[in-house]
Amino acid sequence: MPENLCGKCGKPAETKCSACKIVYYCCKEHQVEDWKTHKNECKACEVIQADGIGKCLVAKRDLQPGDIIMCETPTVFGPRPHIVEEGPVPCPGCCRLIKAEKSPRCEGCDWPVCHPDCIGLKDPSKHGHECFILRLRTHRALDGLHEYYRQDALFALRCLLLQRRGIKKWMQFLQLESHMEKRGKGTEVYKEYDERVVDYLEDNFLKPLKELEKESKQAILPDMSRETIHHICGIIDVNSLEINQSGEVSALYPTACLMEHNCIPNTVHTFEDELTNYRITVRATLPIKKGARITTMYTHSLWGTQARREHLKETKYFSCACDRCKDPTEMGTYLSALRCLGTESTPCGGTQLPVDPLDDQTEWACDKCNVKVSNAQASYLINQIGDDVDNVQLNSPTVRELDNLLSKLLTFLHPNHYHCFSVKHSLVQLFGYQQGYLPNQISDDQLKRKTKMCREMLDILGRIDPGKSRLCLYTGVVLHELHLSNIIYVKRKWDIGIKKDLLQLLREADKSLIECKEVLKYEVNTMSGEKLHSLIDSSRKEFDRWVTRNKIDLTKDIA
Ligand SMILES: C[S@@+](CC[C@H](N)C(=O)[O-])C[C@H]1O[C@@H](n2cnc3c(N)ncnc32)[C@H](O)[C@@H]1O
Repeated sequence: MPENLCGKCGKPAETKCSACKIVYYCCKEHQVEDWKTHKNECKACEVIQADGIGKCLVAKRDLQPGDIIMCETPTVFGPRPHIVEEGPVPCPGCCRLIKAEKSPRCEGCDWPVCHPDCIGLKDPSKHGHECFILRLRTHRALDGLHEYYRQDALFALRCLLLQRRGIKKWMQFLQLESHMEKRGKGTEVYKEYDERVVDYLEDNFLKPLKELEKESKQAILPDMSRETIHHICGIIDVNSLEINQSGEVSALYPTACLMEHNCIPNTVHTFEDELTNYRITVRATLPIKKGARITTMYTHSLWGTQARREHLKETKYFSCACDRCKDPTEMGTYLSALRCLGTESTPCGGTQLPVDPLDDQTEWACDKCNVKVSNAQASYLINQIGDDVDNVQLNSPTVRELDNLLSKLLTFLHPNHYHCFSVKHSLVQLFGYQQGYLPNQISDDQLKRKTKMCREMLDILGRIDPGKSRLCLYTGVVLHELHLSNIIYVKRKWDIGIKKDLLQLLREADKSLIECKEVLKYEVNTMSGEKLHSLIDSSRKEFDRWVTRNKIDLTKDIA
């Protein structure tokens, strides 16, 4: 093996730069001295301007899965700005959910908080900065708290206050895309924000602030115009990332916000907790060639093309034309495909696919007969079925209810359609758990069916999320269920002395647990991730114990 040489003095070196993992140094001093030169080549990405997209990021060197592309803290973060009409609201100090009516109040501004000593109340990057403005409204509300303390306006106010944290930060923030050209005066979204956020902030806090400025002859907040607040709301909608940990947080990052969307993204991002102010780390999940775009996913990976494209158009104001959107079969998954009902009473057995998925009014055509369906008909059917699926899924369905629903769906949809996928994903989580289907009750055929569904779902997941960027939890759950299904079957057969074909299943059970751990390696700060990790750990212990007790060597044939 060739020896690694120090990037500064050329002598043998053992420690490499932790960011690029390419250049070696013989000592810390040489690394520090070389930083001025190295920092430009060390960076994994740079910002470019692309036609039809605006600012986006490209790789500055070849990147491998796992390589860190960036690591940064947000310019601003705060309670997620969604309308809360009842139920819990985020504490402005820590964003943990609280019941406004029963909560103590901030001693500065009287907003409902989790605890008067919540650390974020005085922190200048959290509530500490906005409290002085919120206290300008003098009267106290005892009921109607959701209207009085509007959580959805708080993040916009926090962004407005960025101008007090330095002109550079403020100007950099204003550079973010807001799509005001598509959400200006006269649009629904303008009207909604005008009433809910702009009027609210102006009437309650900014007018008194202007009075204060007049009295003190001091400009406290140079720009508090209505246009600027609308611009801020646009920036939040287009760029903010949601963090689901102990609270409901939204954050805006200077560089990570510039990643463009792709329905098959090549990165994964993880957030640290509130102690590091939610620092984000973006890693490559697929090999990325130098000069290639660095992408993320703004919408739901398990929706079909029309649903994803509509969502992106409505919320992010662009029409996606990525490889997955262009392909009528969605990388061979048939996630949006319909069953052709034919012209006669018997279906032809073919599949209806959109002729041009990038055309919002595309016709759908059968791949076997010449029946065509209009887009309006196809959308109507998919939406109706979507409502049926939601109705069943929201009411804790039983195996039988899901099975009935699935049979109905299969009359109209391809078995891989995303509505079928969602039902199957729930079904595999009931087989083995629900009364009547417990491990000692479930039949061999039902187990085989569960295993088959898991394998088919993993095939789909692998095609639409090859980097395991977005569907880690979905994939983790299916892998774990595949493991359980195999192991229940194997133990059952083993106990009655039937050992034929069991090795294959045991190997699959072992492999799926290993893969499951790998898939979930970045799911560490989320509640569902932690829960699944602990389930996998106990399944691993149980599996290893059983294999050892029965003296099975997975690398050899079973005697
Ligand atoms: C989070 S911002 C990304 C940064 C933005 N491009 C800029 O110049 O500030 C999201 C916006 O970028 C553009 N964008 C991102 N991905 C795109 C894509 N795949 N195709 C077209 N536009 C895209 C859209 O205008 C979208 O609303």
